[in-house]
Amino acid sequence: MACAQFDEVADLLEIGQRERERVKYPKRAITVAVPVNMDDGSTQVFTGFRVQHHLSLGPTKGGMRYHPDVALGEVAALAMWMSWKCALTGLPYGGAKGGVTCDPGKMSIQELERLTRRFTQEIIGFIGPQIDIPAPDMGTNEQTMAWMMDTYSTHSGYSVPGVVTGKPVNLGGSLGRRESTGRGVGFLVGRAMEHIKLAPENTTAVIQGFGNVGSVAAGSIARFGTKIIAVSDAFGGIYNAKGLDLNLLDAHVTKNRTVVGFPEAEPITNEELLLIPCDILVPAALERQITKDNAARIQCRILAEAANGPTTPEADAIIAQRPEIFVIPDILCNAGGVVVSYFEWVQDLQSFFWDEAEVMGKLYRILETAFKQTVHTARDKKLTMRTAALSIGIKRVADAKKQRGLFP
Ligand SMILES: NC(=O)C1=CN([C@@H]2O[C@H](COP(=O)(O)OP(=O)(O)OC[C@H]3O[C@@H](n4cnc5c(N)ncnc54)[C@H](OP(=O)(O)O)[C@@H]3O)[C@@H](O)[C@H]2O)C=CC1
Ligand SMILES: O=C(O)CCC(=O)C(=O)O
Repeated sequence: MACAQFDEVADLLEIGQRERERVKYPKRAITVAVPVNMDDGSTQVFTGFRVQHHLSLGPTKGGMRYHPDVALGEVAALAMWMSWKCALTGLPYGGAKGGVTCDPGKMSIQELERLTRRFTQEIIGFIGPQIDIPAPDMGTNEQTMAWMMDTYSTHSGYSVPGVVTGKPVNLGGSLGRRESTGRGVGFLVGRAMEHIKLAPENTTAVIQGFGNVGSVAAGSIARFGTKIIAVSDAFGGIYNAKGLDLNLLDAHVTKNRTVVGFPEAEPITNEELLLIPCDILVPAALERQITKDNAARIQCRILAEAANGPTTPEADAIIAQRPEIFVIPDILCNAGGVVVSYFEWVQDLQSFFWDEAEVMGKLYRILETAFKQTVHTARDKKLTMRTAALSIGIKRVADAKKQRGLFP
């Protein structure tokens, strides 16, 4: 998917063969074996990955994913998308992504700590505040980042908070980072509603995935007066046409670790959820959820791609023929997370910390600029929102390669 998107935009921008070849291949791809002593006394060897897409604009940046489907190809695609996302928002980074093939839901906290520390140890020479800076993604969180930072710092002999972002505020994390991706989604949904002149009163939203991003996005979108009528997680979904009470739902999820079983809502599958008529559809879980099989049947006015890569290129072609749907493409829609990660890294390097209002104000200014640039590019060049966003990001990276020249 990532390569198909790149080729389309490279043709459009008439990127020369030299830059095209250099941008297409990840600079570094590391695969490591991660042996872990399990609680039952056995030893299990997990596979870990880190892919750094390009180094032309600064260190590389991107999340670490713990999920059973993590594989080298997936991580490489996610790293490439990180590059375009960072370039679209003007951050001084190349893209990276990493992860471990595992099921964190089936592991104890002690097993997860041993896994994280050993994984960090295995990639320790390839990360660092000036090299590559991991952050949370699916299946990882502030605690994971704290263990990574501690393992790296122990190795260095002093505290190195800038080696990861998305860590606890007490350890040098940034205020607002935990909420930043979901709040960014909310901010951009608000801008999209203004853009297509959709009055927020009486609007409805459906959200697939109720983890860090999905749950915060739900709260942010609800602030416009939008009713959240359906949400889901890996166990299934729930639906109530009158709207879900998010406070009660949060309490239910804290207690049960799933949205399933929430009273006053009917159960639905993840597949059915995507087809519910609504104003705002927010995929906030895995890639490839909107495909050629369901793209013609989704019924929304705004498709806000909080997840990375939720729409396949075949589905994209179908949605491009449906002008009633305004797409906020993933590299724009979920960029709030990496933007505040950038702020966290800057604060760590300076040992000078900002209040939350300063963080959020700066975040919304960057998202506003990226939104406007994407909308104007789409309008002026008659492109879809995705192609417009990708073309801005890809051009910045290709220009950087060209300006720096090629080492003989
Ligand atoms: N965290 C961040 O800052 C950023 C995240 N993203 C992207 O946002 C998406 C979500 O990440 P994040 O919220 O951090 O991850 P989390 O692990 O916090 O949450 C993931 C959510 O997706 C659900 N899920 C997993 N598998 C499925 C499935 N097959 N069908 C439906 N739901 C499923 C999970 O359910 P369960 O809990 O039951 O497993 C959980 O509710 C990912 O695509 C990620 O790459 C993008 C930018 C930044
Ligand atoms: O915060 C970061 O560095 C990266 C977040 C991320 O993984 C993403 O935007 O997909």
